[in-house]
Amino acid sequence: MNLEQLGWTPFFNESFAPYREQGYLPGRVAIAHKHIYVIYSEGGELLADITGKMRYHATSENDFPAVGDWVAMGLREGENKAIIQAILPRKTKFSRKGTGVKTREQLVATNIDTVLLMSGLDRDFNLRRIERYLILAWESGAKPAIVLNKADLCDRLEDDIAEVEAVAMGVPIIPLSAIAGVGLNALTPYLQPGNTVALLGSSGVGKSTLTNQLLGTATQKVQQVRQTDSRGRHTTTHRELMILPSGALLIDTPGMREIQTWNNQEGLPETFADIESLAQECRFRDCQHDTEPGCAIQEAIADGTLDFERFFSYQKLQSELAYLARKQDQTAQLAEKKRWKKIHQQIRKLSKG
Ligand SMILES: Nc1nc2c(ncn2[C@@H]2O[C@H](COP(=O)(O)OP(=O)(O)OP(=O)(O)O)[C@@H](O)[C@H]2O)c(=O)[nH]1
Ligand SMILES: [Zn+2]
Repeated sequence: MNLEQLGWTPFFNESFAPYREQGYLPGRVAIAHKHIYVIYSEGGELLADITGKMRYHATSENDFPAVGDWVAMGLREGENKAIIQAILPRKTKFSRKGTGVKTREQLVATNIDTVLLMSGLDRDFNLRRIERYLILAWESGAKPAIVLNKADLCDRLEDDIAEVEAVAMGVPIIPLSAIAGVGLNALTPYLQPGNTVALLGSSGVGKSTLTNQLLGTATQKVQQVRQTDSRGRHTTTHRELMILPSGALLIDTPGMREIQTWNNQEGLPETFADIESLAQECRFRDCQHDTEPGCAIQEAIADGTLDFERFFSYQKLQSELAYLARKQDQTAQLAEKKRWKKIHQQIRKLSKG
């Protein structure tokens, strides 16, 4: 992999100059989770930490690397592990705000050039939703394009397109059928080498189907990258920053999908029963399974009985669920606030009368 293939541009090259002088290397974040990172670099794929200094000075999620970020990193001697020293300035930033009174910003992905807003031309067709997605896209700084999928199911294509044109304000509109592979050529301008794209759209609009078409692996739900882990076994792992055969980079983080995907917490303990029961054996009840002594999970990873990738994925899902729970909490607080406002109004009315 060379840097251009990963999306490197003069914009990043310029801000990297002082770090190059200090002997650091550039890399791009492919997975970010709980301050452990998978980085793509000229030398291949690396696992990375951030410096203690960075952790100490961080005041919000913005101060931590996110998927898509370019970072300056130092290599740990004799190890296949890097230390992230700095995050290069972001060209674009995709974040989400919850629905609550004052939900803190959640950074989803960065340095996306094009956001493909996907809508279905079936019953899912909804102009208000397209508008909301357009707002998100514009806020991010990325250029949007509207993909109208499932054209094969639509018998009023012209009319639907005209309706979308009315809200699109000049944003390109691309009707296609992901499943049939029809109309995909119109995406070519956005799938140029080094261009970073992301798909945004509700559950069921066909993001996975289109992703698979673009990857050329129709049978897989997500791209699986084969690799050999440190113990020499083959593992398949999901990458959130993918290099498409066209040379474009596709960002697909759960964060971009979670609104619709994770609306209940019930599945997690069942899905990860092994980890849940290991956690019962940790010395501390509030063990974060990080550097605590007597952590059963770290021990299981060390002796090979628990796959690191599996734990990684568990933690990721857990933090997403926690995020949603917080958001729902805030929505509840807002409702409560409204209720009290009403009660106060009534009291005021009564006391006047
Ligand atoms: N008729 C038709 N069906 C499609 C098309 N694209 C996708 N589908 C179907 O729509 C359903 C949902 O597609 P997915 O690709 O899983 O949708 P998604 O956006 O990835 O959904 P989430 O993973 O829940 O976010 C599947 O049954 C697909 O086969 C299309 O162009 N035409
Ligand atoms: Zn533990």
